[in-house]
Amino acid sequence: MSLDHPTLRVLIVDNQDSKLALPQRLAAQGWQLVVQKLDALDPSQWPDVGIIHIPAPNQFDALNAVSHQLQEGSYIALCSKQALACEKIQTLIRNTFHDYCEDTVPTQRFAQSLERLLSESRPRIEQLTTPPLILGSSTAMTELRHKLSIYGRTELPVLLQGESGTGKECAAQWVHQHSSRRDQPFIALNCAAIPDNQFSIELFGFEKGAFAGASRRHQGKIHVAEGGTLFLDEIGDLSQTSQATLLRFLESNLYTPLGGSHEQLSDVRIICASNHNLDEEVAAGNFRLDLFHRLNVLGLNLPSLRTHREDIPVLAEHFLNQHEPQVVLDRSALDALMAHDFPGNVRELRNCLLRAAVNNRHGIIRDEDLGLSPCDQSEPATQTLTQYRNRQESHYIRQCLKDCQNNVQEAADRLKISRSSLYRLIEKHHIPLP
Ligand SMILES: Nc1ncnc2c1ncn2[C@@H]1O[C@H](COP(=O)(O)OP(=O)(O)OP(=O)(O)O)[C@@H](O)[C@H]1O
Repeated sequence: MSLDHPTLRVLIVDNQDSKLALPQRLAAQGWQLVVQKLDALDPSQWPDVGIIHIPAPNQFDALNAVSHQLQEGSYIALCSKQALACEKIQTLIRNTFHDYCEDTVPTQRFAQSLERLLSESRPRIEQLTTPPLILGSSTAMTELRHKLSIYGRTELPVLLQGESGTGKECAAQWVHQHSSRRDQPFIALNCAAIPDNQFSIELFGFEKGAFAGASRRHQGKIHVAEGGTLFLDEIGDLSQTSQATLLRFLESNLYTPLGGSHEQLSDVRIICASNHNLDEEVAAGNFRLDLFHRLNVLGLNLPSLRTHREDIPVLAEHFLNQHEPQVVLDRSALDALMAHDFPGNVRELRNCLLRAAVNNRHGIIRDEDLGLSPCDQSEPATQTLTQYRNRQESHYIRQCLKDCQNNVQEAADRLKISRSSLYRLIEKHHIPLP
């Protein structure tokens, strides 16, 4: 199994000198660990996710005492059989933990649970520890890297625009990694995935007791990103109310968690991205002009892949090496890739190759293995660009849903968009779901 985030730091709370030797075994798999004892916890050192060992029912009081400090849903309980049989511990696990394992299961199972925890963390929280890759030797990519590195040296807000899959999130990570904040958190928040009434809670957090059901304090993304970079993805999908909330915060850098009594001053750098054209959204009255100006201090448009096709071979080689190193492309496949328009850009290229590689039995990918629609290469150009892109988008989403047996969540994960965005696209293209 490949771990997508092998260098992410994981807290291990283990109150015994564990016979499980869990830390050593996970460290051997590439996880970076912070090991602490339950009776000597130092929350200032905590990463976003963790495993807490509950070796016996008598750990309940100690665990209960610290449970309010745990970020909801970010921990896995590793329990003995006796601990799991205890009703109070069961309730605590249900209310506080993301998952649990018996402490007799093999290390691989923990790693799987950890991986699930990371991929399901809501919304995505990523503490970067490896530099992002922006490959390509075309003039467009060379200039992009150059500009992003310069932007990294400033503290100004950056607005990244471009079609889906062009690498906006990679670009944001690049800016962060080239800034003085590189050792601080990079926190990504997908604005399209947040219901309108949740936006200020996601940004600012809430105090214990702020509303019915707020049984513990929840830190907002601004707090979690303190000292680092907050990446607001799909900013064009924010409602008018959420736009006003964001603008108010940007004007003062002050915020108050819901139910809190004190304003807090934040130190985060904001990078935003949108795959809608925000100029058009402003003109159409959907996006506030004042917010647009505040975000668009350093603006950059990421080029679509069809405008730098010369990078396709190197990108293709990279994705195959990374995921299926034993599989190669033959000439016909490379020609087909070079002729394809990639409305889903680099993401589409990567997914198309991985799909072809996984389904491949001979170690060689040919053009017919790529599943690119044949009309791409020979049709006379009679459509508008928008019609053409829409057709490609529709085709690709249908293909992806088919590959995922119509499992919308799985397809959204593959496409790297939120479930709600995928449902919107399904509706837009009238794609029938069983
Ligand atoms: N120049 C590049 N070199 C290597 N990988 C790239 C490049 N551009 C994009 N990618 C890869 O393509 C995928 C999509 O990139 P990313 O998520 O940054 O796109 P995006 O523009 O933010 O998409 P969306 O608008 O849908 O959120 C990622 O796996 C990313 O690593």
